[in-house]
Amino acid sequence: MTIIQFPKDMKWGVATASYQIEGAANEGGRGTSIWDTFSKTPGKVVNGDNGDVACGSYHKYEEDIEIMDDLGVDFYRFSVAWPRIFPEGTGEVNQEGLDYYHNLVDRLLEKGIEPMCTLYHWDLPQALQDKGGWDNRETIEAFLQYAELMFKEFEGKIKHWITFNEPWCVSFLSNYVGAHAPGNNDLQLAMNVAHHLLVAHGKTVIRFRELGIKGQIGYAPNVEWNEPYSNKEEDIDACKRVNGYFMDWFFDPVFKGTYPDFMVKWFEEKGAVLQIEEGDMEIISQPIDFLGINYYSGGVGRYKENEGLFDHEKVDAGYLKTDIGWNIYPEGFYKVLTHINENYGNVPIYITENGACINDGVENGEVKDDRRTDYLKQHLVALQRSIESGVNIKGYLTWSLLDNFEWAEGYTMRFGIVHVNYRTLERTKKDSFYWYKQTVANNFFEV
Ligand SMILES: N=NNCCOCCOc1ccc(-c2cn(C[C@@H]3NC[C@@H](O)[C@H]3O)nn2)cc1
Repeated sequence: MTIIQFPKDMKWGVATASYQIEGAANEGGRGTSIWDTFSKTPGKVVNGDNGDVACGSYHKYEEDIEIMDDLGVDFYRFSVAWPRIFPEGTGEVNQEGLDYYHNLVDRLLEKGIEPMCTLYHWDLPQALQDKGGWDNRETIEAFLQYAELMFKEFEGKIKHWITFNEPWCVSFLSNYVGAHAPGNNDLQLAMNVAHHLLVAHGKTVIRFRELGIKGQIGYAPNVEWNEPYSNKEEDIDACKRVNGYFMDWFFDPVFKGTYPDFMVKWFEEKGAVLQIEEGDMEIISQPIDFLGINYYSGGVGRYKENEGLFDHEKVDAGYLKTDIGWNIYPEGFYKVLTHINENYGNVPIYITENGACINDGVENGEVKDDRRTDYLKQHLVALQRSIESGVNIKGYLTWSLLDNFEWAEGYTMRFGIVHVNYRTLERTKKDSFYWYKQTVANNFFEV
């Protein structure tokens, strides 16, 4: 038996996002988001699922906070729906939207739970998309206006701010792969979006400092680890390109003030050219207080000529998979965290998302999701190894508190430690919830 012990100041939490849990899509003065539009476009989301009701958390947030109180967590990471604050993206402020988030935050603080607020978790106001969305640099200014309002409104209540969740998903997944909203398939457009997100991030950090807001600010890229199948140069280079796509492209500009040259050249050969304006890189590379890391999976890959965007193919190396088909690959978690530490410095890191899609249902009032508990154990071992290796880990927030709307997969894929019956909205704490509760209380667990 091994005891996996975490540092005494380790923080623990859970994470969710507005469009995935709130519902009440047409209540409280909320405007339309691109995910309302995308999810109601035939063929985009499994079963035609959408966020109209979701987990009903807009009305059930007090119950959700009672569950978090029972869990004993330090942090609750949630996101604000921009269309609840500015229904048209800019212009008139919706007071009902602000009131909702004040009620949420006040209740969290009453329970001694720190709010960690993500300003952008993908639900762009449709009115801004109609004017070009993130391809239009004017959206940067609109975001800055939204962020500044939120900073001033919640000054003293929210002390941990995240500008953008998973800029890779917002840019490449949503505008090149096309799997997420708004569903474009244009590499140049995706590159423009990625750059504008980073400029918006940098401008927001600058404004946060200028306003003298008490607290910390960062962003939350998603990462995966692609390990070369062999030590052949071609396999190593192919995996370097894919890791560069998910990581370096979004880390180098913030931490080094430049885009990774090997990726710039690769994208140019694919017909996508960076469109950088004077001062952009200095804006993007504003120092941040913490880095959020979202890790789910990784695996082994190798060179394959003309395969995909990077002459790379994933190799099925026989790893066990979660129910969404992703490898269970805790080694990749350790590799990516030590890679970040070695390449970008000892920046404070919160794991802002890590969890497993395990679709076990309720039987006799229980959910026996042992595979999720096993996933969490294996990844928390990898996390503790990275702490032992000098990575500056400040906290771990599992994705997710609740089963919720998993984007293009709709409600078919369940990531929660609490089961949600989408017909009745009944919550059922899973076995993994009780394991995580014990781990949070002890700050250690046994393998
Ligand atoms: N060219 N690229 N590869 C080919 C791409 O295939 C198409 C599908 O790709 C992906 C890639 C990544 C994801 C994903 C989902 N989550 C989970 C959420 N994280 C934020 C929170 O909201 C969670 O719900 N994290 N990542 C989905 C689909």
